[in-house]
Parts: sequence; structure tokens; C-alpha cells
Amino acid sequence: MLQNHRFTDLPAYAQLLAHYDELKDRHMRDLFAEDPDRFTRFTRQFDDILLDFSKNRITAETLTLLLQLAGQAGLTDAIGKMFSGDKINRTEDRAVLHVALRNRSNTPVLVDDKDVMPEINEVLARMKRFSDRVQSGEWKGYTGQAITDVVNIGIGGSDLGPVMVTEALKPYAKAGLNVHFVSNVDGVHIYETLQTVKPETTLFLIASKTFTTQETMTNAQTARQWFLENGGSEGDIAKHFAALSTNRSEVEKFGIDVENMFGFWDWVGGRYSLWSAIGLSIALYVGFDNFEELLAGGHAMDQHFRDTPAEQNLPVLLALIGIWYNNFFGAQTEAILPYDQYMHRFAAYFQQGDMESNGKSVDRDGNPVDYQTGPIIWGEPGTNGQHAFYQLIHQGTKLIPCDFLAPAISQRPIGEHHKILMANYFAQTEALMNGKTAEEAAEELRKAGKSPDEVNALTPFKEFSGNRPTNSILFKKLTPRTLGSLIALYEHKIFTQGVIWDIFSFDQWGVELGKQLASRILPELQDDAPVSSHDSSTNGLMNAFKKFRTE
Ligand SMILES: O=P(O)(O)OC[C@H]1O[C@@H](O)[C@@H](O)[C@@H](O)[C@@H]1O
Repeated sequence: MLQNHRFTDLPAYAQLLAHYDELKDRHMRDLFAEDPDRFTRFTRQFDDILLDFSKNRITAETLTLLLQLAGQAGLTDAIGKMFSGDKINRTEDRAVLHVALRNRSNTPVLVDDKDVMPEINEVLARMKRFSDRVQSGEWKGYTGQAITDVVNIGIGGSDLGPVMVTEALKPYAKAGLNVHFVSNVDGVHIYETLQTVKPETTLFLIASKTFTTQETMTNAQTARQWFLENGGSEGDIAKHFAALSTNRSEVEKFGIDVENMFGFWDWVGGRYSLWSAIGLSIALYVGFDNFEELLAGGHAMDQHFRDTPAEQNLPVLLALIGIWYNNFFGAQTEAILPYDQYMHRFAAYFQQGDMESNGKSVDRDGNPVDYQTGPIIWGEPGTNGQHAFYQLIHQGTKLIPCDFLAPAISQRPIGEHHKILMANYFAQTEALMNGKTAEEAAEELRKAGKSPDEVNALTPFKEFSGNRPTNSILFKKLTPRTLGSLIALYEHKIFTQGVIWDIFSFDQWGVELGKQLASRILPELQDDAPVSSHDSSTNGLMNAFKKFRTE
């Protein structure tokens, strides 16, 4: 059992409140001027990943107090409990062991006194054999041709991870196999995907932990029907459909051969499942060797997180800095800004990772919290974001802490592209930190030949307050291993924050109500009868929907 505590009762919380009052009006420009060692003081490296958190509104004292906060919240104990298979997901009575999925050291991990590693290794071995066979062309479709297209049908955690990783690792794709992802129950998603593939050379992966998710099951049935209507027969299904799931009986009911089922376990949360059988589309696309590298990168970060003192620990530091802005400066959001086009789904992936984990408003005793929990996560790749929403980050009224991620070495070194990209990467965090004073703005206007009146009129618009915080995460190259470490870095950041806020990060009851109501509403949409069983807005909208369709 984790030790419950009230976040705002932790002794360091009150100290941080007082410290915030002293620090809130200080400018980072001055903090840099005062401390020539600031970069060294606030930079940490793990493997090929450098975290520079010096462009934050912190001093050495801030860090000391934040580290005390983590200590008082029992972080070390909580980490130990996760790694040792304790049932820390208490509202579902489950262990949380995505770390076991990538436990390359293979040391035993016990759940209910049973080592889970043999089962994990067995599924990995089957995934390897299967992906090797499909990739080599040994696995044949019903006409004897090799598979050319893999369609992963899943949603949420059974989609976002594989989508993000296959995009990020495109340079590692093995020739001859395309991957597609269908998630939305909107029929246009599967329609458009099926336009591009042929039944005889397509392999469908039905990815669903529960195998009951309405969107996924609807898309899977449509894919099955399309397959049967376009040349395949019932007897051919085994060659073209595989299941990635924890629910064997539902997989059998659907008609998928259990030989083609790749299992995982209830201690793998959906948003932490890309490391499990849910990652089969990744292994098929980049090869099992690269999938193993991804696991190795995740494992390396796990060991760093478990074994490194908090002040050197990258996930812990990111978590504490996030708490500093979220709970003391009142920041509502955090932006994740990768300066790497291959990482264009990274922010979207951690929207689920973070917001589904820490979007909670009761503590572990079930009492309402009176402090802020998980932030709103958003972001797009640089430099596109610069030309869209950075205006607000630079000059808006809201404080938006940003993570800037970038590789030193591009996967596609073409001409000057990467240096231009990186010049922007460095310029943005410098600009956000320094800003531009009124005097500097006025001087620029004078140099541009503006009259004194014009200078006065325009200066307020040209001024940048600066003092806007950023973390820079600079890594050598976006290899499968580094990507694995980066994903685990953010996973453990989220976990650390959940521990400190005293909330449960591994359930997601908030997604249930909408599902329940949708299943009540669906039968009411089957005929033209007016609806009156809901509030006036919902009734009015449903009736307008029916009217549009019959007019
Ligand atoms: O993998 P399945 O069971 O289809 O769930 C898909 C997704 O469903 C949502 O409602 C959430 O619970 C997610 O955490 C989950 O990843």
C-alpha cells in the first residue's frame, strides 16, 4: 500500500509557497547574469539525452525544496512498489508493470507471487517469429502472395503509441511493408484506408486490450465484411486477421484463430501498452530487432529512474519543474514541441499519456483535491508551431511552460535544413527566456528610421516580457533506443507527479460516462420517433439530427 498524504500538507509545500512569493517577480535574465554556472548547475545527461532545465524560473533553493517535496511524498517508496509488482492501481486492484515488458535484464518480477517474465518472453518470442515470417514473405495471404500492408485497428492506447512510434521510426522501416492505422468509428477512416489496400495482401491487427471497445469492434467487423466481400472466405480469415488483446474469449467469439492472438495482461495500462503485443505493428514495420532496441531504451530509462538519486534523475526533475508551474505559478498547460518532423505525433501521444493518467480530481482516499492536478498537454512540431501559436507563448497573458526536444543529428541530412531547424530551436528558448525590453524595442525602431512619436506608439507592441520557462531536451539522434528512453522519461514524469499529487495515475474512470450514455442513445437513433428522454438540449439536437436526415 502506498502511503497516502495530502499534497498541500507536505512541509515543503508551505515552504515552496513562501519561496514562490520571493521568486515570482525575478527575471531569468538576472538569474543567468548572477550565476555563471547556471547551465552546468541545471543540466543533466543520461545516455545520449541532455536535459537543460536552466531556462526555468528556479534557483538552487527552488530545486532543494522541490526535491524535499518529492521525498516527503514518499517517491522512493512508490517507485519501489511499482517496480516490484505491488497493486498500486488500487481502484482496479492491479499491478502496473509496463516496466516488466521492457525488462531486458530479465530479473524476476512477481505479481501474486508469480514471475511474469516467462510469459512476457514467450509473447515476445512469438511476436518475433510472426514479424519475421510476415516480413520475409514466408507468411502468405489466401492467394499465396506475401503481405504488403498491415492495418492496425485500435483506439486510444491501442492506436496512439504504435502510430507515434512508427512515424518516429520511419527511417528504420523494412522495405516492402506499409502500416496503416484505423481508430475513429467515423466510417470515413476505415473507408479511406480500405481504398488503398487489397484483401489478398493485407493483414489486419485487431488491437484492443478489452476486445469490447465499440469503435474498434465496429471497425473490425467492417474490415472482416470487406475481406469476405472482396475475395476472401471464412477459411482465409486466419491468414489475414490477428488479435492483440488480453481477452481470449472475446477474440475467439470474433472468429480469430487463437494461434494468431498475441496476449498481454491486466497490469498493462492501455496508454502504456506499446511495449506489449500492442506494439506488433511497430515490430512488423521496423523489424523485431529495432522493436527490441526500443524496449532496451525504455529499460535503460527505467533503471535510471529507479536507481538514480532524485537530484540527478531526469523524470523526477521534469516532474518537479512541472509541479512548480502547475501548483505555484498557476500554469494550466504544458506544450511539448519536438523539433523533429518524425516526432509529429509525440505530443498527441502524451496527451493521452498525461491527461488520462493525471486528469483526476479526487485523492487516493477519495476526497476532492483542493489543488491543481494534471496539466493540459498540447503541441506541434517546430518550426510549424512558431508560425501558428508561438505568438501567444511569447506575448500572450498565459504562462506556458514548454519542452523543446531536438536531435543533434538529423535522420535526413539534406543541405542546410538541420542547421536552420536548430537555429530556430536555440533561438526560441533564448527569446522566451530573455524577451526584449522596451529600451531594446525602442532602439530597434529608432534604427529603422521611425519618428519619436512612432517609436513611442509602437514600443509596447514590440516588447517581449521574456521570463517564459522552457526545458531543452537535446539528444544525439532519434534511434529506436533513444525514442524508447524518451517515452519512458515522460511516463515516469507522469508517475512521479501522480505520486506527489496523491492521485491514482493508472485508472481512467473518466472515460466511462460518455460510453454509457452513447450506448443508451444509440437505440434511440434507430427510428424517426421524437426523443424526449434527455435534457432539452440533448433532445433538441437528436431531433434536429433526425429531421436533417428525413427532410
Ligand atoms: O484497448 P482497448 O480495450 O480497446 O481500449 C482502448 C482505450 O479505451 C479508452 O476508453 C481508454 O480506456 C484507453 O485507456 C484505452 O486505451
